[in-house]
Amino acid sequence: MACGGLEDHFSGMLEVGGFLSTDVAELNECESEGLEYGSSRHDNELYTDILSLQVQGVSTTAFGRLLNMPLIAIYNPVCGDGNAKQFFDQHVFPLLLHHGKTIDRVAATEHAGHAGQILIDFLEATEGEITAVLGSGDGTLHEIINFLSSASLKGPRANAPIPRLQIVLVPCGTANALYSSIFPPSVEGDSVNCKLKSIQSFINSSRTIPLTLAVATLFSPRSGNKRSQVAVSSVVVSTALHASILHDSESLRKDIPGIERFKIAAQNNSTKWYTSYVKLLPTLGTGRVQVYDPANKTFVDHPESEDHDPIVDVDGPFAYFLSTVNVDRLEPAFRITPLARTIPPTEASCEVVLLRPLRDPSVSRDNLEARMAFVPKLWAVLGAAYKDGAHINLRYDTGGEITTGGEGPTVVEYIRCGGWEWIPDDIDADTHLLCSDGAISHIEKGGRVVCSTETPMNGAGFVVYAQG
Ligand SMILES: Nc1ncnc2c1ncn2[C@@H]1O[C@H](COP(=O)(O)OP(=O)(O)OP(=O)(O)O)[C@@H](O)[C@H]1O
Repeated sequence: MACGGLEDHFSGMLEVGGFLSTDVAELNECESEGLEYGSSRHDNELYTDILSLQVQGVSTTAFGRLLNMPLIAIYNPVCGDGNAKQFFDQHVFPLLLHHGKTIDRVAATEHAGHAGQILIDFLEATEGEITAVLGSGDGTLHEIINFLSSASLKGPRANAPIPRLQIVLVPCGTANALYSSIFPPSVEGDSVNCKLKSIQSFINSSRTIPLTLAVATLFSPRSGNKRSQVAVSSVVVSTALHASILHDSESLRKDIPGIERFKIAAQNNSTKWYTSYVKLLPTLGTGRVQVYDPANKTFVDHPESEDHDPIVDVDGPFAYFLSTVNVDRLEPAFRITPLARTIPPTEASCEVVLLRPLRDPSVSRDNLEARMAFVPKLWAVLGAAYKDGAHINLRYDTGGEITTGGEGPTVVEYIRCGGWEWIPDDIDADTHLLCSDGAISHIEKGGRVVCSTETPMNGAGFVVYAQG
């Protein structure tokens, strides 16, 4: 082991409140002086010690624990194929230990919604920012973000804002959209190491990226007196087909734990069109809604987003309506919003993919025959998304056939904007489903959803370890 005898040297250290002290006396002295451990003169002494170790050519990894922030490991034992515990025991814990990372608390979630409470309890028992190694899929992360976004702390941290949470993702879920967007799958590397890339970044103190949050507010009809409901997402907010798929696939989870269940649910919903009215909202920085122009492979201002009126009105029906933040894919190979990676946004914004069948030159009205005829085109679009996001360049020819060239209308509209509003038609029940990172909400009859994006900065929000 690189750090050799150093491991033994520090084995007698004391763990207190997530910080490691060289001995009890030092901590007591620190407290009696009213100093915060890890600050003021103690920092200088620690750095001096570390520097002298570096001069001696000794790895400082173990000593680095002295400066580390509190570390918790949480895994969801039932996510994905149910192997999170085994993966942590066999790979995650040994790797962290090998690199001198001390885990202050290990917790397995015991029920849905538990992960957020585990983190709140840990925050209340520690100081400063914390790091969480999270073994789950996107759903557990979603629960954490929503729980922490509305929680308040007790104890010494009472009345203090929830500090920024540093997250080390370990992809143990079914789709792992966020992880596979940050660490796209590669042909090289065995599957174990592919799942440990965020851990490696954490060990190497590599780059972290702040998560943009999509805040979807579900409004009741104006006549009602109910409070609006809020869902915060870090991956996807959708309606139409994607929301129907997620809604239906949950009932298939037990029998089909893998991503096959999404394909079956997609088949079952393939002839549905969703009648709704949409407003696309500009980003703060550009003041405009932008649309992807495949001819020039760039974003341009949407022709209907103008200085005096930047909001774009869009009529349905929609076959597909999906927006993402932070990700270019929803499964390792399903690159539904590829431009999030190839033309990264420079400010808080969402990537929206619209499929409106009435753009097809061969479709003039919405009836069952037209819906049946459109199904192969829907599959062509979703199939192209699995081919490295090729759907964004598809066009219709004059007869409505889908082509990869020409100058006809684009099959999908790929939008970059600050947010959107979805106002479903009252009589269309399927149009009232909203998916937020896989969690399904129901929009009330007469209600609507407004989705906006923000990237919390300055010590707030959520950051994830990414490639260096
Ligand atoms: N101990 C538990 N028992 C039952 N359900 C749990 C438990 N812990 C967490 N959950 C629930 O498991 C659900 C699925 O978890 P998660 O979304 O992380 O994995 P996944 O669905 O397999 O992956 P992905 O979201 O990437 O497709 C979450 O919605 C969470 O509420």
